[in-house]
Amino acid sequence: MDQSAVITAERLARRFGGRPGHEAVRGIDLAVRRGELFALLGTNGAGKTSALEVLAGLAPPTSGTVRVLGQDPFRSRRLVRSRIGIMLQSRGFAADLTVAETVSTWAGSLTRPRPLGEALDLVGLATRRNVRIRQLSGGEQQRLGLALAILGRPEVLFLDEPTAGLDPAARKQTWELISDLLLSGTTVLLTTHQLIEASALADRLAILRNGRLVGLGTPEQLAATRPARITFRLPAPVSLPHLPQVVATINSSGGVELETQDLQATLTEVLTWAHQQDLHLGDLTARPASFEEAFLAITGSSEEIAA
Ligand SMILES: Nc1ncnc2c1ncn2[C@@H]1O[C@H](COP(=O)(O)OP(=O)(O)OP(=O)(O)O)[C@@H](O)[C@H]1O
Repeated sequence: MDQSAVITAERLARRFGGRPGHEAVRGIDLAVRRGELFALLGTNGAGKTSALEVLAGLAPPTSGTVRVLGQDPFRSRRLVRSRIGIMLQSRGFAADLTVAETVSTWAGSLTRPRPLGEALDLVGLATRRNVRIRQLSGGEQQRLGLALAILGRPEVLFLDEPTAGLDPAARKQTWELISDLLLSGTTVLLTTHQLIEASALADRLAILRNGRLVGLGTPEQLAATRPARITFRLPAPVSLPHLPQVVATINSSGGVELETQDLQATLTEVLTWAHQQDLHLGDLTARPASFEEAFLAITGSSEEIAA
């Protein structure tokens, strides 16, 4: 186990409904470092929420080991509770309380809560403090959930789909808040199925599919698992040079697409060849694979990797 990690999971599994039941999380290993934003990414039903609930200590694993700040977060909940913040998708607020009453009630259970006004300001709910929960929009309830999660100034924050259902302005505000929390040293583990959110915010990501970890790394590392592409149009029906390790496709109108793991080397070879042949390559483009391409390839493939 990585001793420097703030959150660790070893062979974490979670089954619903006894045996055989449904195995929502099937043995994942991960280690989240202090101060990083680690995202669990995956399509609907991949097991993100099921894993987050166990990592946050809200449910025990069926098998495997979880540690948060060195403790078992389920069995030793008392020891970690004051140091973590949790925001879930299902909120369960009391409909008749106001926003301020809800925050104050929660603050009463914390040792060092933020002032009410500060917490509401941070999530953009300052003008809604006297509104009853049942009159809040879904996005506002979402933000109230975030206010409660950060109320106790947690060292470790667990966020389940923190921007789901938010309008673009509220989403941007949430991203900025999360970035500020990271700057102040908070460790954040969040789930999302939004690729842009994951690649923009996360230091590292774990991609889940059918309860298994199928990708782990920085957005750049994951993108680099897919080939880069060079495209151009041939001005005349000439043969391409021999390009080792490159997959070349040529269509009937002279359009060429090259897939390569070494963009610089292949591009150099192509340009040198074109120069020697005195060819002008039309519409030349060269680009590395995007994170989105990698995600689609990883979640669509049957290969699974170890952490
Ligand atoms: N309480 C439960 N009882 C039985 N099955 C469950 C329960 N909760 C989740 N599941 C199943 O476990 C699987 C993983 O669900 P989970 O909510 O963890 O996925 P997710 O990746 O968070 O999906 P989403 O993006 O849709 O929220 C799904 O097949 C789901 O139907």
